[in-house]
Amino acid sequence: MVIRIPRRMDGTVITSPADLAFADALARGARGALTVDDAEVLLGARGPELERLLDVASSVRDAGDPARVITYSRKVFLPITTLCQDRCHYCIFVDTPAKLATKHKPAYMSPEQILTVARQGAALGCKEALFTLGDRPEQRWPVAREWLDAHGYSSTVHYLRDMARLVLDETGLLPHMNPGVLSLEEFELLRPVAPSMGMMLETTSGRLWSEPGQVHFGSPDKDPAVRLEVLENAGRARVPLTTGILVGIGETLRDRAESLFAIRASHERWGQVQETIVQNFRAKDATAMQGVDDLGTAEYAAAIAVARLVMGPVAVIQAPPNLADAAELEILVRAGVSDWGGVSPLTADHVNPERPWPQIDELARLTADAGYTLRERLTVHDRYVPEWIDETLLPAVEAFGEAATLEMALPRGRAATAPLSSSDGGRTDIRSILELAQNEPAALSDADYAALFEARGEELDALTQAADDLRRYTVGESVSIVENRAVALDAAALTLDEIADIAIETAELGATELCLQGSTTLDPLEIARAVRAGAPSIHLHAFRPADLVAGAARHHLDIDEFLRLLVEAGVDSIPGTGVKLLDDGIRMRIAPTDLPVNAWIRTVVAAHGAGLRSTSIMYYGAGESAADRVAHLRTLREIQSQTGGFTEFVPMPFSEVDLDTHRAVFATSRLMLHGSIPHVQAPWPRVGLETAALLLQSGADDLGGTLLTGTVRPDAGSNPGAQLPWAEAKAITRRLSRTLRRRTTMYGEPARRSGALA
Ligand SMILES: O=c1nc2n(C[C@H](O)[C@H](O)[C@H](O)CO)c3cc(O)ccc3cc-2c(=O)[nH]1
Ligand SMILES: C[C@H]1O[C@@H](n2cnc3c(N)ncnc32)[C@H](O)[C@@H]1O
Ligand code: MET
Ligand code: SF4
Repeated sequence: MVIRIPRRMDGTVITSPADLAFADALARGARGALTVDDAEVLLGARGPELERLLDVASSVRDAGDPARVITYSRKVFLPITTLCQDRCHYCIFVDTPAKLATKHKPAYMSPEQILTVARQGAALGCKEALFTLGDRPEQRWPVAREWLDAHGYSSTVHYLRDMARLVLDETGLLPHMNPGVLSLEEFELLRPVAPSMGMMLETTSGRLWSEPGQVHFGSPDKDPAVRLEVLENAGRARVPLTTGILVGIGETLRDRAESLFAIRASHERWGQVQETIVQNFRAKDATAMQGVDDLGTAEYAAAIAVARLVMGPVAVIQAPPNLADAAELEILVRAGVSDWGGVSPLTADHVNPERPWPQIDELARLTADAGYTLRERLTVHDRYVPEWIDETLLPAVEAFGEAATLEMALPRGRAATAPLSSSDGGRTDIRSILELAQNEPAALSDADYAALFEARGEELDALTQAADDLRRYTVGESVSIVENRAVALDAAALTLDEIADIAIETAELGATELCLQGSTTLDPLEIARAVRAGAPSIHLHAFRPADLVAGAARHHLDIDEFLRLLVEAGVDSIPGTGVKLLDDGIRMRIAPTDLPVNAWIRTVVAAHGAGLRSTSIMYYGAGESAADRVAHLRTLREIQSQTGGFTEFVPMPFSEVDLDTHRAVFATSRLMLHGSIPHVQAPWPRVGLETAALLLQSGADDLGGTLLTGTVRPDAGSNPGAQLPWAEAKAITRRLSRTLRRRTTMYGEPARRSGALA
């Protein structure tokens, strides 16, 4: 690398003392001779100086890997306990026993719950089982101690070891564990069941730990001296360790620099650091840190770049791709990232539940846009295999073969090879059906699901409990909601101008989505263009399959061509409504003007093919049988397996039904759609807020839209007058000890931070 005489962007030579200190620091960084003082200076870089820092970090990174590969691990997240003896002020993962009780949540995930998630992950091509848990909860909470005693375990770490072995034996997934502080003996105990482990050093700041009011005050496992010793223990036990810093929790730039140097020093002694994570703090509601700003992009990029310069060209520097916005990933790559860590196609990031994982192909595209190639890796990095792997574990690691063939490799366990098959029919005992569902919720027979739809009394309680657990361990504890306005096009004769005004007002109110449905004499293409002209960035969720068929006919186009024009005109996704149950007999009886079932299916498949994702629904309480419901859900699963286009499933009552019917429908749907349609929505305008709250405890995880009314043609609302104020939604989720999360139509996080570098 060429070190230039430091000049400003305009070419003038830099001469001020601060400029010179920066230029010197950068020059030492480029040749691997950074001091702690230098690192501190560079961490403060902004504007043109930051640009230069990123350039140097990029070239250091590329020197270590001319092939320009960025890796990730496909994983499932297993939060085996959320009890913890610590109380970090930024953490939303942790529960107290009282909170557990309001959520009806067990102290520890059961072996069946763990296996259910692991098996489904294996079937989706995951190769890592990430066990992330609270630190030694038994030292603080009697409920944890009692649970362990009752199950014959002397400590959480012993339970962790058995569960890791279970997952390994049954699914072939490789355990990576993140249980906090571990002694040398504990590392040795876990070594035969996990090829890699992890613990974030987070920070060496003693002040954050010892001063009342700081984030780590009252958390014994966050004493920097204790944490540094964990890095040493991993080295002594020869365990490949993922560690890193947590940035933006009140530490100074000096602390940040010293933390990185501490990681390097330990790695120089043992060689155990397989990966250094630079994780940005994300403020969480209902924590002491909720008012604190998330880390700015520039400060974050500088931290990554300095980590790259401290750790050197061949080190693996990880930034979690879900903690930045898609538009920011390129800057992180420029800063020297070489790994995206674990990404899950099935489970939420339970530590940052408001931040969904990117789709893996989306991540591949963004990585390619930044000039790098995305490649899958195992939880343990290649350079530690075979030397650092316990010999009893080596066959499991080597079963995946060479890294180059990883995308094709499947875990060797049963789940990956056996397709989800129907179990024997004919069971009527709900308990034994649920026992089976504990293992493979999506693999029951039609007769079993039909029986679940009819469950009542204690059996229904057990069913909703199973659905609630499954919801928790896949999509997590947050309840999502989209800020939107919904307009019924057939309820009010609107002009194109009025539609444009509605779009403008909806965007001004801060909503991210405008939903339009119902038959109309207007041209859908013109409607879409009017919305786009008024509100260029609002998500337009519009036109049911029936409206699409009518629109195509009006233009004498086939459906595919019409959909293409519609996308061009600005439609982003469609409501998968205008159907009750996918059965023509039922349709003829209750909704003869709905599209014939085949036409509905063909149109939805075509829309998904055109890139328009959709919701999916089912009406119940329409005189249908339990078998009719099962058939409907099977059809949705089948469509989903072809297109992947459904974002969510919304069961809707057709008539007044009792609470038990609501609960059974939601809970059975959650089980039956497991691994297919991730989100189940409680339609509060139809069932009321009280029932919606109950359904959120029966498998649902989403509240749909806020349905703002607005002042332009308020009479045109799909449910006039029925808006859900944020505070009210919040009150419901608080009562359930869950958090409310604002989402986009596609279940992403709405943009908040500006991506500016300055
Ligand atoms: O899903 C997550 N994975 C986390 N991981 C897993 C990581 O993304 C990778 O899956 C593993 O490091 C595999 O190498 C961690 C692993 C550690 O060892 C230490 C800390 C973390 C932190 C997270 C996290 O916050 N969320
Ligand atoms: C799993 C890891 O996630 C980190 N962690 C915990 N809470 C947050 C938060 N609010 N934002 C970012 N990272 C967090 C901790 O450092 C832990 O080790
Ligand atoms: N409790 C552990 C730690 O803080 C594991 C991750 S936090 C959910 O290190
Ligand atoms: S961050 Fe880890 S140690 Fe801290 S409270 Fe959360 S679970 Fe416990």
